[in-house]
Amino acid sequence: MIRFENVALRYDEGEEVLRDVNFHLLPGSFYFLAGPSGAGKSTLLRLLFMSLKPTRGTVHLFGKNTSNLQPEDRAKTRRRIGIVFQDFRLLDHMTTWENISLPLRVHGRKPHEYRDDVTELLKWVGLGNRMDAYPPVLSGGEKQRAAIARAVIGKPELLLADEPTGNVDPQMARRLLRLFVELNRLGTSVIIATHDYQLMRQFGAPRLQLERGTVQIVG
Ligand SMILES: Nc1ncnc2c1ncn2[C@@H]1O[C@H](COP(=O)(O)OP(=O)(O)OP(=O)(O)O)[C@@H](O)[C@H]1O
Repeated sequence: MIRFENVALRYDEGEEVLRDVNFHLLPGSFYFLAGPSGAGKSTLLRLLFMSLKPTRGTVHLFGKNTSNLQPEDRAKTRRRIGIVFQDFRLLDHMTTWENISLPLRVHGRKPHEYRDDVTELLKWVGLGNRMDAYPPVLSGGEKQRAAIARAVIGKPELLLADEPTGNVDPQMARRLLRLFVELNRLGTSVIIATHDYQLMRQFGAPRLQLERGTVQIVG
């Protein structure tokens, strides 16, 4: 499913942020991605989402070397991934409801097929009264919940989330984590970058621990 082989990454002329990263994740796995601020968690997620290419080594995703994918295949592969960016990246000219339904539209689904699912999910993440609001008027926590809903609505094969609970209270964080656990139960592989060791302990999943540029699997 995911295989990192001797991966290194440097930005421009800087030092290597990641080096000698080697790990292999099976389909259906659930991992936290942990490490101090600046350790390279977002960088590792960017490699998986193919917004960066490794400086050395190879990243294999769904059985393919991501560095060799042509733009069209890269776009197709990305459609198999749900992602929650740290800065949310909602489309400001679309309502919350439209933002969340976008992945389904991209997959060619018709509104009557997904209308109820989108509404139900929005209610579940506490945005039932914000469905017609545009992202610029949402609070940080509301944007984060909308970004999570957009990432999970299409039941992707792989879910990547960068600090998905950083802007919500602990109770909502647990509720959102339960959403990821449920998605995982239905077959999605999940990787969640977080600083929140309490949440990691509560959910007890193994973690990819980033330290000094390299990854250890813990637990
Ligand atoms: N676009 C970039 N250009 C140059 N350096 C970058 C860039 N993005 C990140 N870095 C550097 O790479 C290192 C790893 O950053 P990254 O954002 O991956 O860490 P992180 O573990 O996600 O941090 P945080 O927990 O604070 O979000 C940091 O030293 C950062 O300054």
